[in-house]
Amino acid sequence: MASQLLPIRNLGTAAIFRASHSSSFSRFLAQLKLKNFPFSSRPCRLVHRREYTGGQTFSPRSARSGSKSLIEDEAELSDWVSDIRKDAFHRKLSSEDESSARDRGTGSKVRDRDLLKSKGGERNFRPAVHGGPSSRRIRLGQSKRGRGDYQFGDDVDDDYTDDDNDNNDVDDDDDDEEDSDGQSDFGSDFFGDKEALKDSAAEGAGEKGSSVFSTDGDIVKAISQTSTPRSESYLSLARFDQFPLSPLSLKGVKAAGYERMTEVQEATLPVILKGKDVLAKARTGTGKTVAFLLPAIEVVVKLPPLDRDNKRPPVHVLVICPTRELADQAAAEASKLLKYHASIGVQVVIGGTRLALEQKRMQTNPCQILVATPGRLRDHMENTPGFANRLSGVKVLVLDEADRLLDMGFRKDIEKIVAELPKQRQTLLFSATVPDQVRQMCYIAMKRDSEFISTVVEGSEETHSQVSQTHLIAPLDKQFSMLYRILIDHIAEDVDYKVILFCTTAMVTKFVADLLAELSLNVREMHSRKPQSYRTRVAKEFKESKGLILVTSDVSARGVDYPDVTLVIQVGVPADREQYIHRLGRTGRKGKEGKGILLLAPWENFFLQSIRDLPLTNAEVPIIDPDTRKKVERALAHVEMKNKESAYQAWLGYYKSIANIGRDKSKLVLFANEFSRSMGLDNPPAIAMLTLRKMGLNNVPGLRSK
Ligand SMILES: Nc1ncnc2c1ncn2[C@@H]1O[C@H](COP(=O)(O)OP(=O)(O)OP(=O)(O)O)[C@@H](O)[C@H]1O
Repeated sequence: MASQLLPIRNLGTAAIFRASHSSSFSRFLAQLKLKNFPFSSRPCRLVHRREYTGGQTFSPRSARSGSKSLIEDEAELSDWVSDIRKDAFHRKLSSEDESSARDRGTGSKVRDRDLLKSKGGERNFRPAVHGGPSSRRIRLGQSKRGRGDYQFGDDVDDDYTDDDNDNNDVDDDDDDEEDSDGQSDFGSDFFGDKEALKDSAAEGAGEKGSSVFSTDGDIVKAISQTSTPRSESYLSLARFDQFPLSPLSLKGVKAAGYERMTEVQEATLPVILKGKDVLAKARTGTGKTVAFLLPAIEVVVKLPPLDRDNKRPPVHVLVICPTRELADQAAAEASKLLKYHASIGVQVVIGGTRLALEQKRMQTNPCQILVATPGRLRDHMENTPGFANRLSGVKVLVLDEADRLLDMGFRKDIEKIVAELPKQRQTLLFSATVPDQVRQMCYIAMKRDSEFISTVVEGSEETHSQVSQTHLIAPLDKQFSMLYRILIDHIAEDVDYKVILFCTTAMVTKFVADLLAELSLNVREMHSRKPQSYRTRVAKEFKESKGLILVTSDVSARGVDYPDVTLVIQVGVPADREQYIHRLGRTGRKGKEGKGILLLAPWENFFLQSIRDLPLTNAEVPIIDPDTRKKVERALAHVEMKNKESAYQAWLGYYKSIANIGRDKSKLVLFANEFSRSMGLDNPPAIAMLTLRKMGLNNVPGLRSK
């Protein structure tokens, strides 16, 4: 019984037992997969906290040698992290956690509540028990070599700068910050705690909504006893007004229409308000933006107001986002929350707009909160007088879509930016996905006692259960007809349809959008080759409308909050598992239902292995009648030749970067020519010799050069 209710605690107990009886602790750690942290491997709802306060001394090799490679550091870091874990586990589990594991072993709600009481009185819940009903929290001790000691290196290759995965064309934008994909140079419900909180709130907190939070102490809050309707399960029981937020922020929150918090907001707010560095993971569309903006605004509120005579006032909060749309969206969310904070300003700096305009705007309307994409931010750091100085006032750094920003494509930019920021700051990293390798990088940018907070319990799916996921395997020559059929069927099913169709590259996106427009579907296209003004307009239109299909590259994969998307289709293998999850996350937001279809060629089905833990089923195979086939063929014939040529070249570049496909060049070319035929081109388009050389595909039989 107890083990069913408290798997993590029991794992902790097991850890102590086995640790103290094993001659090889590190082997034991490996068995427990401590690289992934020792959480239950099955879904459960509970709050978990591990403290890693190991006072390890991590020899700052980089401090001795100056600039060095991050890759080199990863190996060093991984040794260090496992050392910390070993030590921290040994010490912590054999003290605090061991006893609490035993105490909680009864699984009794009353017992849990008693435990809470003993830790701070009935109202005084420790953050450890707070973190949201299904969140878990780890405090990560860092070595003596903290954030500030780290020397960022230049050895990471990030030549590839195209989020759309097209690698052969030169983007005409001055800023490619969102255009990288890092692929290559191309191209039991644990009601114990929750109930205890509710009960205690009822007993102790008295009136609903009264805040008992103090950032100084360990008191967190009282939970009101509203029931959670199922359709709003993304919301927690907590309300914003139960937290010590400034009255103007609370007014802003209310005006934005938010009353109850989402789980990630509830879990992170008290920790961030305490000034801790936080790495937070929560599913897509669950309100992470507000989760980092609100406490960041509170930091600004507590600082002295801007000196009006200062022409270059400090930026206090710097939010970095991987795409322009996302930066715009975060700034818009900040503006909503700042509605009543007349003295706090927010501005956005993104590529695709004139640098001079942004410079002027920042001068005439100084802001304390700046939202930026990495490339443009660096541009300002290098070319805007006094800008670097303004950044010396940064108190809070936020990396939205942190794993993306710390991934190869952006890492170098982020390293350079972070190196210019004050070491005394709070760092917040948020994402729906945090792969292990990236998680280790995150710690480097954060302080010693940072916390990892996840509302996605280990062993549970990273995607939403209310989104049905299917896959369809079909040869390329059938895919466009199938795609058309799927769309037609979906439109017939739902007049309020709103579809996002992801393609592998910008040029393939363009081609598919052209094709679907030829088929008289109501499509819009979105990718990095479109001017920013167009992108902004289409994003707005798609946000506000229904009955539309957005054909897009990965510029729309992360973060963008289009409400009520009914279907997400992904054609071709996604860049990685994370990208699949983020793309799918454009539907099923805020607890809504949605559908996802992944359309792959037979030779792409290796990808299914990387998402085997997600609940994908076989999609119903659409029936392609001769009329549909003919219609699609006719439409294909109308698509401009140059668009097909560009799509072919981009396709080749993208798949060259997918290891499973690109490593066998002759197969790659066979598949590319299959793609060419699927576009109606029996004779594959010729590619410039220089481009072929750049792709490492010169002299490969089956390719035509010009
Ligand atoms: N407390 C709240 N109550 C109701 N709606 C909320 C609340 N907080 C945020 N939202 C809304 O939820 C939606 C999703 O939020 P947001 O875009 O921040 O999600 P996210 O977790 O960052 O998603 P992604 O992982 O895709 O970036 C937005 O429309 C936002 O306005």
